[in-house]
Amino acid sequence: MKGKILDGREVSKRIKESLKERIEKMKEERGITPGLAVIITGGNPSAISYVRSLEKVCRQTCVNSFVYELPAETSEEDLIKLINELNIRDDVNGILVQLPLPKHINPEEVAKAIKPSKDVDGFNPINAGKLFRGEKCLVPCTPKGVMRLISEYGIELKGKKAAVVGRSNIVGKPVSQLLLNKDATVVICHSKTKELDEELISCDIIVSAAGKPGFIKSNMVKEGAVVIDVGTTMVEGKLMGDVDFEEVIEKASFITPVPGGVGAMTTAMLIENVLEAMETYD
Ligand SMILES: NC(=O)C1=CN([C@@H]2O[C@H](COP(=O)(O)OP(=O)(O)OC[C@H]3O[C@@H](n4cnc5c(N)ncnc54)[C@H](OP(=O)(O)O)[C@@H]3O)[C@@H](O)[C@H]2O)C=CC1
Ligand SMILES: Nc1nc(=O)c2c([nH]1)NC[C@@H]1CN(c3ccc(C(=O)N[C@@H](CCC(=O)O)C(=O)O)cc3)C=[N+]21
Repeated sequence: MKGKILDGREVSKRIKESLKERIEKMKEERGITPGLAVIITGGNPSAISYVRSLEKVCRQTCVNSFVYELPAETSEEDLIKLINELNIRDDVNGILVQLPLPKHINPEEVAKAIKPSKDVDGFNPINAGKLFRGEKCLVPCTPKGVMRLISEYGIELKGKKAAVVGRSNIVGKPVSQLLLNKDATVVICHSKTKELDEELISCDIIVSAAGKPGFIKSNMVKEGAVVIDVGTTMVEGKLMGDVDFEEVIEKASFITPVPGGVGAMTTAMLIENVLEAMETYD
């Protein structure tokens, strides 16, 4: 089977157009413009690529963006001080802190500092807890983008067996929870998983978020499986996914490319979350 491409770029283009219309209307009728603050500490290449993408998307959708590029040496205290300032600013509706954080900064303390109603990447334990319990909340952008892409292509999840590779708080765990909410049977795999190949080959859906370029090979994929590649690792200036695309497309029924797959959805979901934060939680 030669798989069909899940075209994140195309789907996100449609979503962004409709978000732009909503934002323009908001400006006309209420004289307000959404604002997003993004904080990046240090020079992680994949995070830099994300910041560049989302500056562009903010321009496309008429959202004000405030980017704070802080040095890797920034103290936890200074970072939290900045977050506290942003928490009370009226022109900032969403706050995104880019991961990974430098080693001396505790991500849990940072997550707790973000005001839940401005927490557009669902990072705060209040939002994470609500997601876990199936309550309405701000859902992390990448997992939300994965789910939207799956639903846009009419892919049924009920009763399907899904594997998630990775268990981070920002991708692996929330995407597993969202798949479970859609009645999939979910296996969460990580670096200590024994026989990863055996787990994956039995699955109808694979979502990989390990950050290991090219490590999902066709011998790990069941004929006709849906393969979603979240990985974005910069290798020699090129963005690489976790999946060996050329090999795996021959077996999958659907597959996401990198770039042009999940990453493109993530930025669209971020703008959607800024609007949601603005309209629902303030
Ligand atoms: N497209 C997008 O929009 C986004 C892309 N990303 C990308 O997704 C990737 C993952 O991000 P993130 O979740 O933050 O990363 P983390 O580094 O926090 O998590 C990686 C996870 O992968 C697991 N893992 C690592 N190696 C293996 C292996 N060989 N076999 C099985 N599991 C493994 C780790 O297991 P363990 O827990 O045991 O260490 C860990 O749970 C990165 O490439 C990142 O850049 C991230 C966010 C958004
Ligand atoms: N709190 C937090 N949340 C994140 O979601 C998060 C993060 N930290 N840290 C870094 C990673 C990486 N990430 C990307 C998202 C979109 C693109 C993206 O838009 N990529 C485009 C192409 C970009 C290009 O071609 O340069 C695409 O895939 O089509 C890339 C990378 C989000 N991350």
